[in-house]
Amino acid sequence: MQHTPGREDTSVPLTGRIVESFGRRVLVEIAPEERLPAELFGKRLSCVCGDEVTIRPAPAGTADAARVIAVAPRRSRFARTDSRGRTEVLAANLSLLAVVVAPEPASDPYITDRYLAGAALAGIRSILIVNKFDLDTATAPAFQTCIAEYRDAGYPVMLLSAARAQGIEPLQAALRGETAMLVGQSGVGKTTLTNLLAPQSMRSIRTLSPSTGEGRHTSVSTALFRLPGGGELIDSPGVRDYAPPMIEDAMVQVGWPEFLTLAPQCRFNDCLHLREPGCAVVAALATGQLSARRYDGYKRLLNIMRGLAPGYERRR
Ligand SMILES: Nc1nc2c(ncn2[C@@H]2O[C@H](COP(=O)(O)OP(=O)(O)OP(=O)(O)O)[C@@H](O)[C@H]2O)c(=O)[nH]1
Ligand SMILES: [Zn+2]
Repeated sequence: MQHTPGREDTSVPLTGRIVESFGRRVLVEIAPEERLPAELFGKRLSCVCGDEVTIRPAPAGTADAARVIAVAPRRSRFARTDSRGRTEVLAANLSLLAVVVAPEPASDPYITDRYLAGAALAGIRSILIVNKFDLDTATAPAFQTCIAEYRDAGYPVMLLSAARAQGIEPLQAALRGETAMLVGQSGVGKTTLTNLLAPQSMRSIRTLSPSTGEGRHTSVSTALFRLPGGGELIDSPGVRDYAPPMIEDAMVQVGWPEFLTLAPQCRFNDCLHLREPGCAVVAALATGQLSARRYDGYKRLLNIMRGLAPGYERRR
């Protein structure tokens, strides 16, 4: 789009909140119930859902869109590593990450591990939402064991059924006053849950969720909704995989709170809990105090991070 300084300088900048982002097109909330479509101004500017921004409205009588001209410093930044190994910010200013899993379609616990780790590394608290508790498959022992392991690790776990609106109150209480994002694999019920918690979200979800070939609705954008009880909820599209941005080996355990409580008892204070002698984590694994599946998730993330590190192959 062409930049015409003279015209723009006459319009008064406004501050607002990004409530929906779709590539370089965004929706900015400038007042309660007042949302303005806008485009990012300049190639270097980037913003995501949850960002606080300054916009310049389009001059009256033109077909131009409003432009985002500045982004405020972020209190938190939740990001992922994309398929090319680059960091992509998914949402800004989150205080809580809610990872949604369900018995069907079966959630991959290794992805859940990485979401929880990604939140911890970004300084964001997290909870696990187990949706579709109404299904018979929710009582399968393997599924129950997997969920119990997260509770044992120290994560708050909430069992509910979005479709039947059952078990919602504890989640509503947990979301009060927070800026929370729902993440999880496609089909676990994030949109159903968003519609239940933020009833006014219905319309925009429908317009931005075109039917796929299979005739199913899949959210394609990340969007922020106000909760009636106070608080904000961000619904994000389902994903096939998730990995946090690259970090050093020693940081990976930040995503495993159950390891962090034992780490001070390891012989070496830089223990990575692999083959070091006197490792308290490995000892707790041997007695069954820690989950072997969670430990496997830790080693997998360590390997993913090593794969992302520049020059890793050469260093070995
Ligand atoms: N049985 C049962 N089905 C549910 C529940 N919650 C959601 N569903 C169903 O699960 C399917 C997927 O729900 P969505 O809310 O679209 O899932 P999503 O996580 O938003 O999916 P994406 O948009 O692809 O990321 C729909 O057919 C829902 O009706 C639940 O609590 N119980
Ligand atoms: Zn150790």
